[in-house]
Amino acid sequence: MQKRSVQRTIRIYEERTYAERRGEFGVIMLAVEHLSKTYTSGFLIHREEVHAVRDVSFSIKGTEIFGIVGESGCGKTTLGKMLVRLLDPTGGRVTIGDLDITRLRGSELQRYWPNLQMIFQDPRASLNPRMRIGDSLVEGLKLSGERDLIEDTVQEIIQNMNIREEILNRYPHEVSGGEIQRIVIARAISLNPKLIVADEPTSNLDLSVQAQILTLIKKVQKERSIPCVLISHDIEVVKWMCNRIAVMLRGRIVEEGPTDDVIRNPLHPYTEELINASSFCGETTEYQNPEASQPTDEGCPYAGRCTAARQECRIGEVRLRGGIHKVACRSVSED
Ligand SMILES: Nc1ncnc2c1ncn2[C@@H]1O[C@H](COP(=O)(O)OP(=O)(O)OP(=O)(O)O)[C@@H](O)[C@H]1O
Repeated sequence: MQKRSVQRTIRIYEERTYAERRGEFGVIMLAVEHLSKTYTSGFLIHREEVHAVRDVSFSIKGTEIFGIVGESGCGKTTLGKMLVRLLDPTGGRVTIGDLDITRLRGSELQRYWPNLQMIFQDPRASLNPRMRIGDSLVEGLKLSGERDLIEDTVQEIIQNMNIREEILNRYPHEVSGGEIQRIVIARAISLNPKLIVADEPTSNLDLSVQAQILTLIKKVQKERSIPCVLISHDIEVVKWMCNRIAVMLRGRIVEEGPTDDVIRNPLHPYTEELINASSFCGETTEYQNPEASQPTDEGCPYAGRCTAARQECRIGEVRLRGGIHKVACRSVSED
């Protein structure tokens, strides 16, 4: 099975690289190279280090929504926050267009920030509870010096995003979660960002509203060709939304590729487990295997319970390899 799937992957790779050479897939907008984050807490003998993200690399074109999936605690949010510079990485870099944003400091970073928008799981926490929704919506535009454009931009956005005009005069506690998430997305889009990171944007919403919000994100991403990273534990959500996905386990990407390929034909045993758990648990249940959360520094993060693991899976670094569909697993043959 694995040999056949690798051959199929190579065929897809050859076809797509040909298409890419013809420029059908747009230019790379976001490049993430060897990104890492270690949290340090305590001091002296009580010093504790958590390697939340380890050596993560991927790139995205403007036409893409790139999904990051994995169980709770695998490092998704930490990765997302580094992409928008809400956290400084311990190592590696993030480039948008030609600009290495990990090098931006002080006022340079302040000026660039409107280009990096993050949509969080809890939309209410993103808005000032004492500010009317309409004022929150235009706040970013005012700060970014686009005062002349405010009226037109707001009108265009509320029409385009089906936002009821009357809610602009209300406070966040006076509208529904779905309406607030629309406002948060509208505010992000109004700044014409170069990157959107959406971190579980619908997990606090009802199922029917979830679909509306995801459709909205897909629509604005497509219309404006903004590269988008969608973080989710829900395989069904990423399946519907994303062109490509990366599967994270204990801070590392263990598999990456076109969404359909990865979901229909997972190469890493952890991806397979995640997909099976998702179909077993249903769409909205967050999968977490407690054993998978144990820290490990050496070898494959899945080696502890992988039935195909060999001695060499427990040592050294297991790197992602392959063409368009990549996997970090020593048990998948290379031919
Ligand atoms: N400020 C911090 N200090 C120390 N450790 C942290 C900090 N923030 C996160 N961590 C740890 O880093 C790891 C990754 O956390 P992160 O929130 O990025 O995971 P996640 O995949 O987004 O989880 P969830 O889906 O539950 O939000 C976890 O072990 C977490 O406990």
